[in-house]
Amino acid sequence: MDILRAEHIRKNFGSQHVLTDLNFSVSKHSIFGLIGKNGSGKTTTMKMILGLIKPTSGSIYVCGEKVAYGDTPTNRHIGYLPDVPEFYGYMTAREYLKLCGEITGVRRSEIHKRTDELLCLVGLNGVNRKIHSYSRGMKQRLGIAQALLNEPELLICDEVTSALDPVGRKEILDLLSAAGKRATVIFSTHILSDVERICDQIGVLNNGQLELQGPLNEIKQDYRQEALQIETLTPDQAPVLAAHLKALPFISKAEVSGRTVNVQLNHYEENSLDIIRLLASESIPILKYERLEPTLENVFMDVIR
Ligand SMILES: Nc1ncnc2c1ncn2[C@@H]1O[C@H](COP(=O)(O)OP(=O)(O)OP(=O)(O)O)[C@@H](O)[C@H]1O
Repeated sequence: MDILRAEHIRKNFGSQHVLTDLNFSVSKHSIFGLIGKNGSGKTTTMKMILGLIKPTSGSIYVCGEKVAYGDTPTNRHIGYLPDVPEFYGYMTAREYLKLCGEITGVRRSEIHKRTDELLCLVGLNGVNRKIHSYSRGMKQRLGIAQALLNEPELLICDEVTSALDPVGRKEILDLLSAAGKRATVIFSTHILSDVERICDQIGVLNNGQLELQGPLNEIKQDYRQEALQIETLTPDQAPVLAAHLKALPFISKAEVSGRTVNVQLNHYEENSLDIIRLLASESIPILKYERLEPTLENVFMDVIR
């Protein structure tokens, strides 16, 4: 079942056409990475899902219900985590979650249970300090607890790792992976390595549309380049190897960078043994021989080019 569906979304801000024809769906239990350059319309898309911005045309459905701008019953299905969440700094995390539960109508007995469970999940259960003394990473972890308090079907995370250091980012990514077992997650970012770590589905936003979407591992395989990296023992051997490689009919490129030769070939399975034979016959010692795995960065650069 699709938790989220966007159909033919256009969004203009005055004469600026930010989204021209956005279509995508997010199926239950996936962690969907919405990626795009700065200004490609990720936050605008998130805000439209939340009913905070009106699409110029088109429709969005959350759990099968149409999102209506400004009137947001569909938000009962959604937990939202912004890039920099705001809290009442004079409260403790427990007090704050209790307040959120009361405001949103969670039963009193449930508030206590869920608060305990979520504070444990985000690693803030023993912390009795006021929120104003929290680090950014701690605030983001509290934001996740708050976003999950109403047991949402869909967790929307907009650029939530962008302002964090590597340790804080890892903590949040681990938590979002864990949150993916409770809710479907849509995660917007331009940090591609974060997407590779936790997302199973991706959509690449470019020129006002999702130009590419689907399972991350399938997309990476489709974009697989037949490429190798060979590191020679000494720098003077690299140009010698490159010259030999260029003479082979199935090598399309052999570029030298220090002691490394970056090679592009037609078919890895068919041709790799010939390269190894060449290394042996020319007596070129190597330190490393690696078939390059496709990365999301290759895919992304190819799509937005
Ligand atoms: N309320 C608004 N009024 C006018 N223009 C806007 C408004 N909100 C966004 N825009 C413009 O729409 C475009 C897309 O903005 P958006 O914030 O959705 O991009 P983004 O992909 O989230 O970018 P970033 O990665 O930098 O956060 C930008 O050019 C932005 O200036």
